[in-house]
Amino acid sequence: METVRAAERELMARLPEGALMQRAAAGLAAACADLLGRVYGRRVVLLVGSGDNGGDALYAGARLARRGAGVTAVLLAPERAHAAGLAALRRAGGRTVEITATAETDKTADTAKNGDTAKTADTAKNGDTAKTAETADTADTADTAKTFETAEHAIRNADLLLDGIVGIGGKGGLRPDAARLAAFADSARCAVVAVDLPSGVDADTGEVRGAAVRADLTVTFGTHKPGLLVDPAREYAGSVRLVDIGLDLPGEPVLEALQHADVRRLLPVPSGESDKYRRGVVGIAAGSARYPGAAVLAVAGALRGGAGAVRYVGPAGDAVLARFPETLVSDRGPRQAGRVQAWVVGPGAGDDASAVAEVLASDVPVLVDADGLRLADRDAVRARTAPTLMTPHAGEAAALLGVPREEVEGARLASARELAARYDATVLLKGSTTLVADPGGGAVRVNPTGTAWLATAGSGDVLSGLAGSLLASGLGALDAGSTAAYLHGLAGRFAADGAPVGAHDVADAVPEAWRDVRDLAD
Ligand SMILES: NC(=O)C1=CN([C@@H]2O[C@H](COP(=O)(O)OP(=O)(O)OC[C@H]3O[C@@H](n4cnc5c(N)ncnc54)[C@H](OP(=O)(O)O)[C@@H]3O)[C@@H](O)[C@H]2O)[C@@H](O)CC1
Ligand SMILES: [K+]
Repeated sequence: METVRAAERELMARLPEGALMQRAAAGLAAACADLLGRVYGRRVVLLVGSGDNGGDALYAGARLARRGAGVTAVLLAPERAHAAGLAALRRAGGRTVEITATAETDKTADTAKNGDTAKTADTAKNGDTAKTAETADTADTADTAKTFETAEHAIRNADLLLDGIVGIGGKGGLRPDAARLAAFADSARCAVVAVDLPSGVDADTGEVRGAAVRADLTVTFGTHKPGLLVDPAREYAGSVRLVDIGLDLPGEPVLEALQHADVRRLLPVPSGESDKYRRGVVGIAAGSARYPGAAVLAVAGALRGGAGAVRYVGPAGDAVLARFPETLVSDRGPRQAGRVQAWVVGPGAGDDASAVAEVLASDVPVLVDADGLRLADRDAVRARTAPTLMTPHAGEAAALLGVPREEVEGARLASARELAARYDATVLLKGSTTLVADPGGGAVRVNPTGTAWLATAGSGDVLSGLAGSLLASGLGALDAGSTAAYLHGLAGRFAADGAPVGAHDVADAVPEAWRDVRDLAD
């Protein structure tokens, strides 16, 4: 987030003080108003931390209060809350609940309650004759419990909750008081809007360490924070709305997502001169006596990926031919199977290490998937001169990195990058947000078309065939992987259309995805 901060500093130097925050707050308030439909008479609760993220929430709250909403700000550190924002909220008629051990609680509206709380605290403290540090602590704890209770009550009755606990200035997991408010937010029945990003998620990496706010909508300022696009953070963010505050961000992005127009540009389209060899032949070394289906599905994907022909090598030739008679089936090993422009090795391969080794020794691009990942020798991958694309899911990536699966799931971006560096290969990490990372660094591609319906057996085999086919038709590993993931995700959506589907349905829908990409951009 240093680039965002630097851009903010640069812009702030040129603008009147507070202008950026006003832009942010105006966008935030507008998004809240959209969500509420009618603002007048609605109850809005702000969770306000001690930084500028809380300031955004306070100013947006003031705007909503001026339009007739009843706004309550829960101040996590009252003495450090954004002073001007707080003043604006109070001027607009908003009230506050202060989370603090000793101070009085509600400042304005709930005067009766205020008095009660103050009295309770006084009695607890004064009535104690032998007042020790411990008893004072107990009184403080009782007081804090009371203010948390008031906050929880307000949250329970809210129509909208804004999370301004921390933004890009957050460090590490949420501290206990903040975590407690995040838990209240979790049990809120109303919509939760995160300010800039859900408190508790890492803006740079998408990692979530401990408690974090789960939002229905995140209103983010200036730029999409990379972490918001990657799981697990993505799940916490809900839908994401970007408010332009005029930041001019320099340098390369950390993450990028292909759009229809990009994919259209990348798709190989045959010209008048093309024949099947010029369009590329993709070799599929996959399947085993035990798993012939993986071979059939990889071929199904490969036939829809733009290569001119698909050559199959392995023990499932009969099953492949029965389903796809256009396949060139060879009963020799990969080395003697005839020329291909790219190989896919591994889906359903069982323990056939020799096919993996032969394919890795070739001088054409290679995609390694599934069993092939386990069987591939790291030094052999690193020694390759042609591109290598590895396509693990989280469990396979964890095994290759020697860490528990949860570690990969919690740090997907870092895991994809680390694996790419270790193998000196492009890595496509499958999952609800599929990532594609090149070994040399640069922006990681995040796939925007994924759908949970794709989490079905054999779906990865189709993706491998598709990506291998794109490799054979001349795309680089990063482009082939991200284009395949894009088409595969779209195909999954078309095939599923709200109902469960099998992997073969996804393969069958790839041409529709392809046409959708080409037509829409035309
Ligand atoms: N700059 C601009 O022009 C613009 C910035 N904008 C907004 O500012 C936000 C960034 O503001 P920021 O830099 O003040 O940091 P912020 O996210 O509020 O957090 C810092 C506070 O949180 C605390 N804290 C830290 N970690 C914590 C934890 N784990 N658990 C609990 N608390 C924790 C930390 O406490 P401390 O460490 O100081 O004790 C400190 O007080 C940005 O996201 C956007 O919303 C927009 O208005 C657009 C214009
Ligand atoms: K936040």
